[in-house]
Amino acid sequence: MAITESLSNCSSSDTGPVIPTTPLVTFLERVQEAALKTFNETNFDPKLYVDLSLKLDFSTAEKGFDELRKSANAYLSVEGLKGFIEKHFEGAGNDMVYVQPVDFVPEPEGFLPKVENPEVRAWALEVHALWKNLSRKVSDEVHKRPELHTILPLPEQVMIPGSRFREVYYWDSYWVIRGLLASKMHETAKAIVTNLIYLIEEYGYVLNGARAYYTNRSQPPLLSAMVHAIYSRTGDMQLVRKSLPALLKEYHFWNSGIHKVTIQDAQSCNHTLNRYYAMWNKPRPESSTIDTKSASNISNVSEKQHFYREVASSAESGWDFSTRWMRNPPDLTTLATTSILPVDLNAYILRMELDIAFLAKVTGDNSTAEHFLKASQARKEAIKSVFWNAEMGQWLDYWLNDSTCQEPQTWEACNQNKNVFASNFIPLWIESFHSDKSLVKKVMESLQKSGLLRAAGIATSLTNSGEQWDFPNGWAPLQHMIVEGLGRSESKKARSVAEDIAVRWIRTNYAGYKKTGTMHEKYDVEKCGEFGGGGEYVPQTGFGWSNGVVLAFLEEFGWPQDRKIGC
Ligand SMILES: OC[C@H]1O[C@H](O[C@H]2O[C@H](CO)[C@@H](O)[C@H](O)[C@H]2O)[C@H](O)[C@@H](O)[C@@H]1O
Repeated sequence: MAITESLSNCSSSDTGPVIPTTPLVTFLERVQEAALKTFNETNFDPKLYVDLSLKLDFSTAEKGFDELRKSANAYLSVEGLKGFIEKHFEGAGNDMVYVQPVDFVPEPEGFLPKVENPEVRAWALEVHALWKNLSRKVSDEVHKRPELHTILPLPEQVMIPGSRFREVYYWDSYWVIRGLLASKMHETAKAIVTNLIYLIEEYGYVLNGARAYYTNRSQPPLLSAMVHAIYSRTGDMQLVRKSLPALLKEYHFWNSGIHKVTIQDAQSCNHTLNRYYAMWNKPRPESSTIDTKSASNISNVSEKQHFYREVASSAESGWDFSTRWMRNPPDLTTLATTSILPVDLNAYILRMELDIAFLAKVTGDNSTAEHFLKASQARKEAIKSVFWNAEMGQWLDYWLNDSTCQEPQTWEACNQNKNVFASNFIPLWIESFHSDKSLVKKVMESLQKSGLLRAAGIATSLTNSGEQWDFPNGWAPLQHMIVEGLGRSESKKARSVAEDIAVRWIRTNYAGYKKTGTMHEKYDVEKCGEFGGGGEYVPQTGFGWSNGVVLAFLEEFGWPQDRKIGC
């Protein structure tokens, strides 16, 4: 893998690295395209087709497809294509099989001791029971013949987010683990970490998700936080020892090559920070038909490739998609994620440095601990110099200068993105910041005035763009990190604001569950009990991180007997 060591994306042409995909994925994209044209469905989901497994072998299926196209003179009939798919493929999802989690019991001992209200307790037990629905293991068929599948052969049992997300996702796993810890399912939580370590050993980083089409990018890096959370509950030294080499490898991935950028501040001091940068410049296979359409008005080949890279890099950020990444919102073709130094990514990497320092120290490796402590101090300074905006009381994403390929770039105040996003408050989650009482006061007051705090939680942004990582959607991970940051500070006021947000979030999740019988991937923070929408796929249910955050909030704040739960 050649990852260039420069700001390779300082113009609209594309020169960055590409990790090739498999012939099976490319073939399934062709089937996806044919299905869109032939089935003409309103709710067409392109991902379904790249999740299919082959029944026999690749060349027989490819030959069959070419013959079908030839005989139909390229215009396939609905019956013809349906017949072909039935003949050559297993249904999507057959590559993962249900498995009862080894440590699931209907009511774990010591479960949510602070939840006194019987109605909330009964619901929490139902949410806890959802782990059984989301629990899977990779089927034996995949281990025997991995070349027939796009699912990757993970060694341990997994938790999937749910619905169309039939595979493991990286950052989702952090909140799944937080929920599993509240559910006392420590073994399942460790199995998830083991799978992510496996991905690092195989690919050098944790993939966006455990599918062959996700090998060209990562997602918000939270493995160290997962290990830290499990260790804090279980004291499992074996897990720490096993994780450390993988965490060092992952740290190197984020801190070298295309992900790394140097900025010189107003005092001529150099700071190293990081950005999202996918190693891909074609349509995302899971959304190939959508990306192809979005790029249809871009005629220049290199500009098209550049657009596709920005799309994939936005997916790496976990915020796919948002006005946050657009030069000219809400025009999706102006996505420019690789030209942004994101506040949240750098907060996660600061957390990684602190976690590695902590974990190395508990294993007795003092020199690694020292090294990472130093790195964390440098990053804290960098975050302050580049992102902090004292006037707004927020940390702001930083736009890289496109006009120059020179490094280091010189910091300019006008390059801070002054738009309000929930990510502007994520550094609060990190101890280095929430331990500073006066800083917390300032940031909390800014949050209260920001317009993000709504009846049913924290909005993702203030712009209603129709994209899913924008207003009025609220996402469980964003609620959790901001609430936890405020809640861990020494300020009584901040802790009460944290509890207030958590209560609103729990209420909307509860009301939504009672109304629809399910947990949702995202919620509408304007209306208690309503799920969110927008974006390129229909709203999903299940749902891993939402369940995890509700359980973690209930564990932290409890629910008194006499507090009303409805909206
Ligand atoms: O299929 C489109 C995109 O779907 C994923 O993104 C969304 O779901 C993920 C799983 O819950 C979540 O981690 C991500 O934040 C969501 O935006 C996937 O991660 C994308 O790569 C994919 O293109």
